[in-house]
Amino acid sequence: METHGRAPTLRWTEPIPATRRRIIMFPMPFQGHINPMLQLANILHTQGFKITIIHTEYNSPNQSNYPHFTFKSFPDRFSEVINQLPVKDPSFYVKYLNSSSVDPFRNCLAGLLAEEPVTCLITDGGMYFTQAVADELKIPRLVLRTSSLGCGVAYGFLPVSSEKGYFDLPKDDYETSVPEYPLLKVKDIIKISTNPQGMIEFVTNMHNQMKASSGIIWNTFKELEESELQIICEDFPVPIFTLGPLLKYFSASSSSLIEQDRTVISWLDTQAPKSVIYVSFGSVVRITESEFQEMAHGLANTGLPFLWVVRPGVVSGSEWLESLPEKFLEIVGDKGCIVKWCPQQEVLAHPATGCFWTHNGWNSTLESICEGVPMVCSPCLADQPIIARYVCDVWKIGVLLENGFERVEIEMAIKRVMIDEEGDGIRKNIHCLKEKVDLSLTEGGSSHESLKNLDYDHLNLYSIVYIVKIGLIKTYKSFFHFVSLENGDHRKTYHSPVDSSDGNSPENHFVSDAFPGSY
Ligand SMILES: O=c1ccn([C@@H]2O[C@H](COP(=O)(O)OP(=O)(O)O[C@H]3O[C@H](CO)[C@@H](O)[C@H](O)[C@H]3O)[C@@H](O)[C@H]2O)c(=O)[nH]1
Repeated sequence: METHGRAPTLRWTEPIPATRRRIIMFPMPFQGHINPMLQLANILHTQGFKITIIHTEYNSPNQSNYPHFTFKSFPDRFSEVINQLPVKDPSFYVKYLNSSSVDPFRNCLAGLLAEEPVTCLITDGGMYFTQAVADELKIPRLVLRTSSLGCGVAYGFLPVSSEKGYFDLPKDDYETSVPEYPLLKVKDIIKISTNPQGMIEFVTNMHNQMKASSGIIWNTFKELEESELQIICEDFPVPIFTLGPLLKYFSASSSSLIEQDRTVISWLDTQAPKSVIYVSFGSVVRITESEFQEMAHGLANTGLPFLWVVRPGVVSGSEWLESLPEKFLEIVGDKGCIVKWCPQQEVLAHPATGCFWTHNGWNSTLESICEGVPMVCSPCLADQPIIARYVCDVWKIGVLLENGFERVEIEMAIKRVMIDEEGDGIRKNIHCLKEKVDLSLTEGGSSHESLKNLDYDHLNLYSIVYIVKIGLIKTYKSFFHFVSLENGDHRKTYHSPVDSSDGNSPENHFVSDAFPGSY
């Protein structure tokens, strides 16, 4: 089991019971969702729980890296369907997954429940169909939400955005701020999906079933999204746990679905400190041939060394590098290193890495924050335009490419971060956040405490009352919390906000107060 950097300790003050029950976990079958689910699985395993991962055959996890888990797959036709789906409509494939997986998942879960007692089911927020199955089979479901709290809040405004016609506004209005959520511009909302109604339907289903769950785990930390946490706690009346960044406990490398090219580390070893632009757009995004060519020109024109992950299939209609501008590789020579996939966390942690040009998937964003690497942002779809606004306008740890992919703008944005004085302020802000991450994961820190509360208040409780029906479990939990509050047991009471008024903190978007409902 691979850990990354200075992994925080996972030893509680209380002894771990020798035999704990099984937890069944079910990720959404995409890299950005599998990574945090397996990181959480490793954390729970370290606490003595037995882990079974249910998964689709499509994007099946690499089991050899997890000999301590049990894996159970069910058949699906997703690999046949995925390439026929609209590229910029994430709702399309999640809708398909949520309808086609119901029966095989139920059969698989029922079989496992017949074998031995199980503490709870933990499934990805996007796999909303699992709540009904969990209710039917009378097992508590916890949700893992793999995006930011800010995304959770902003997605709540999508129905209003549709009613007010923001998705249909002409280009002239793209720069206008959305009145209900001024951080976002109209063009950000439009970028979320090419099929707004499909996206709204997906988000509504996902949020309703999260509200019906027994609790929600977010891969974030309280100090990063204080005011968003407050809103989420008000909107989702179930226990909320902010345990992240999960990647600080266990690296994403063990769950990589694509082989990571490790030669990049020796290439980075030959580069000067903080001199390299690292470029990667994650596992899902696709770009056009002309966008790819603008990227290439923009990178070359900076004159700076770059490490570029070009995932096969990222350029629509190309196998790999065929669409590069003529003689590009000869022109950039040793200054450029292009690979298909790499050990991203290690790259970000490498002293030679100076900035990360990213699509702002939530894992990539957290990984960049954890290593203190400033970002150049090119969000493409779903939560990415929302995350990018937080990165650039709230936390002020990056620069946004406002107008897509255009070589001059690309070159200028990279130079703002890497060379200009502006970059110093951005680096200072991200170092401040990096320190907050480390604090939140140490004994007494917010994420560390939240994990303890999840373990003792919830997972243990589920174990005790496994045979009792769901309704009774929920009553029991409320009673326990009532008792703990009455008794002044601070481990079980609500968190007070951490003082972040050190003068150096990046601005927060909302006015923050306390966090009723967060653990
Ligand atoms: O060469 C590479 C490039 C990436 N990664 C890893 O792949 C993951 C990528 O995750 P993420 O940055 O979240 O991007 P996506 O793969 O695009 O993730 C999907 O899932 C995320 C979590 O819900 C969302 O935030 C994104 O918008 C959605 O596209 C990260 O852990 C990276 O470390 C590698 O290991 N090697």
